[in-house]
Amino acid sequence: MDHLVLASASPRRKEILQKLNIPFTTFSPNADETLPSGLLPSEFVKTLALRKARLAFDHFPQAVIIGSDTIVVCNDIILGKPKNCEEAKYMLKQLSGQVHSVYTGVAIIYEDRMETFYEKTDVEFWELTEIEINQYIKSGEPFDKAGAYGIQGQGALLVKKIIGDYYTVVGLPISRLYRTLIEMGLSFLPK
Ligand SMILES: Cc1cn([C@H]2C[C@H](O)[C@@H](COP(=O)(O)OP(=O)(O)OP(=O)(O)O)O2)c(=O)[nH]c1=O
Repeated sequence: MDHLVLASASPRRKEILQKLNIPFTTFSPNADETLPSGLLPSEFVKTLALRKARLAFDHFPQAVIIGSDTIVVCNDIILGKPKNCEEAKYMLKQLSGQVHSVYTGVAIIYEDRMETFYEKTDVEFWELTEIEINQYIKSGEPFDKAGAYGIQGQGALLVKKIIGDYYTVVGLPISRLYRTLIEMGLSFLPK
C-alpha cells in the first residue's frame, strides 16, 4: 500500500483528517459538482464524494483515496455554497429559526475496492434578524461553505442545537471514517 490522499481542497477537511495522526497528502479534485435533480441527498453526497475520489485515483492509483462532499438540506431544498451575497442572504433566511440537515458523503478508494457512506446531522438555528444576517455575511465566512455558514467559526453563534456528529457539519465525519478504514483492513491504522 502507498500513502493516504485526501481528495479535497478544503482546509477544514485537512485539519480534521490530521486527527488520524497519520501522514497524508492532498489533491484538489476540481470536480464538476452538477448532478441530475431528484437524487436523494444521501445519494447526492455519496456520488460527489466518489467523483472527487476518482479524480484523485487517476493521479495516485497506488494510494488510499478519501473524497467527501457536504450539502445542507432545508425544507427539501439542497443548499450548496453561495455564489454571492444575495444567495448567502437567501440561504441564511431559509435557515433562520428552522431545523435543517447537513449531509456529508465519503468515498474511499483503494486498488479495486471502493466504500461509500454518508452521515447526517440535524442543526437548529436561532431566529436570525436581518441585521445579524448582514453582519455575518460581511465576515466573509459564508462563501466557501454549504448553506452559507461555518459552525466552526462565527457561524457557531447562529446555532441553537445539533443532533449528530459535529464533524459531519464541518465536512468530514472522522470517527465513522476511522472505523471504516479499520474495517477495510488498512494497515496504517491500529487494529
Ligand atoms: C455547514 C458547513 C459547511 N462547511 C463546509 C464544508 C465543505 O468544505 C463545504 C462544502 O463544500 P464541498 O463541495 O463539500 O467541499 P469544498 O468545495 O470545500 O472542498 P472539496 O470539494 O475540494 O472537497 O462547506 C463548513 O466548513 N462548516 C459548516 O458548518
